[in-house]
Amino acid sequence: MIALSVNLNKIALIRNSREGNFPDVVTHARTCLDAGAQGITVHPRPDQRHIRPGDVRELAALCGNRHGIEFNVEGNPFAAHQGDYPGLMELVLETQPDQCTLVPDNNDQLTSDHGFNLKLDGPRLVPVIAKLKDAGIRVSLFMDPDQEQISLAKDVGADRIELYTGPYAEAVAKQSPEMEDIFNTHCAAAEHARHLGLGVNAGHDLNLVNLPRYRALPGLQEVSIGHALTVDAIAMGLENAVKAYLDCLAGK
Ligand SMILES: CC(=O)[C@@H](O)[C@H](O)COP(=O)(O)O
Ligand SMILES: NCC(=O)COP(=O)(O)O
Repeated sequence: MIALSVNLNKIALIRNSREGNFPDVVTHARTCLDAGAQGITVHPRPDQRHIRPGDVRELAALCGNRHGIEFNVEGNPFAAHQGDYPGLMELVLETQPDQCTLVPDNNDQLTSDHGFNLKLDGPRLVPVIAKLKDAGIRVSLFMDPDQEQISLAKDVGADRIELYTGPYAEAVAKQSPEMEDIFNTHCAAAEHARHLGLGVNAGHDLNLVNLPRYRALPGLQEVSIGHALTVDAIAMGLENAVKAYLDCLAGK
């Protein structure tokens, strides 16, 4: 089974466009879990454009009270502090999610657009990963489908990788002939990760059109999906959208 972790960034983004708490992120998380999602993902950014530290605390409490539900917090452990954002490490060590996905985003990025270069970042990630694992938190690294880099992910102590699927999604959207080559590169990267004993997650711009192919990725354990699922929820309703993604992942 491929687990669906629903990313709630975009619900928080709408909430933040007004004062107050509408829509309520925790209520939407509950709807996703009641509809069968196996996890919740958030990617708090230092500018707090969507998910805020308080959301992470409340969602940790919600997921912690649900048996078998995974809470996944994503972010850059080295991002410069902004305002009252406590930093990814402080927030994660306080809230104890099941999984922390480390992502090499700059503060000014519109969204995530590349995996780690571990030749550069590997040495400073080693103590960060060790600290998270000592706290009982599974560590996943956001990675491009590059086998040499994935070997380094194993060396620095990661438990899993999350393959960055943006270029694959873009190729599918453009109906580009490169789509199959990109998918095959992801398959080889996933096989390599599995051979090294790393778990395999994937995410970024996955949707109901590109998932039917991607779900065949060898050993795929989890996808985190936010943007497209939230857009689909506008038309279908959130419960139906979650069920549609679960069906898609199950090949129905
Ligand atoms: C790591 C990744 O692919 C995406 O995380 C992500 O969480 C999207 O972030 P935004 O919602 O801020 O674009
Ligand atoms: N880790 C990827 C993620 O959480 C969701 O990204 P997106 O579906 O919003 O692109």
